[in-house]
Amino acid sequence: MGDSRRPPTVPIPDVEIADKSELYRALEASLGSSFSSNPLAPNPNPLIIVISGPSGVGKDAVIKGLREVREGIHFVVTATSRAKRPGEVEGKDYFFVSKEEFLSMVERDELLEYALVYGDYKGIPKQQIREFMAKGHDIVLRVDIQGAATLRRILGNSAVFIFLVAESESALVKRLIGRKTETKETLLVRVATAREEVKHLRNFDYVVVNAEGKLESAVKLVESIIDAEKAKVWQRTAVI
Ligand SMILES: Nc1ncnc2c1ncn2[C@@H]1O[C@H](COP(=O)(O)OP(=O)(O)OP(=O)(O)O)[C@@H](O)[C@H]1O
Repeated sequence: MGDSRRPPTVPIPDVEIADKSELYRALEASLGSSFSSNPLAPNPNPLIIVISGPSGVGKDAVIKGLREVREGIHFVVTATSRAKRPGEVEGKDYFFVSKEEFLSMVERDELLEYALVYGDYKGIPKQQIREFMAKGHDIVLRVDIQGAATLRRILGNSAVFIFLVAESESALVKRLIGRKTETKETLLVRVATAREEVKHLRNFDYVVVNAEGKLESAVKLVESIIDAEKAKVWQRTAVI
């Protein structure tokens, strides 16, 4: 008794003598259907990548580097009630708003997450994320450790969490001093906080060392993480 599911036997020409297209067609005929040119890998989902780490570790520097080497990523512009630092640009570095404006955004539920950081509010506008994910862009969020913990509670495993660290505590302190944006009081708070923050590493998916003079390697590693996430069979699916 023959197997009824099997296609009718079609002679397949000898590989040594048949031309390629003849062989290809014979294989199709033998299998009973033509070969599809559709991609075998499904389109990867847009990713939400959360980049966090202690103050002064180089979050902005890594993000700037990533922006230069990779397309298709939307870097979310955070809203903040803090004063603009010299050189910062409205709508590029942050959306600078008053405390009152910020609180009304909170009331209208327009922020995915927000926090009071060193006396200033910082928050992530939801609309920006929705808009760019709908266009198929990946999303990068830059948050402090407290923000990352809140986002983990909100997004769970639907986002990728990357923790940036310096190669040592001493290197971090030197970098922060070198940036010359801090007063002695804020410097002390930031350094003391950083010491505590390293303990939160376990809440993250990946750790990336941003070593002195090795910014490029840190950016490369973040890119590799994104590439690996894109190749995952079981993709993360974030809904905002
Ligand atoms: N790999 C590196 N090697 C040397 N200097 C670096 C490196 N990465 C960042 N820096 C410098 O360290 C300082 C702090 O970096 P950056 O402002 O990016 O930190 P941050 O994590 O965004 O800080 P904050 O959370 O306080 O805004 C900057 O002056 C930056 O140019």
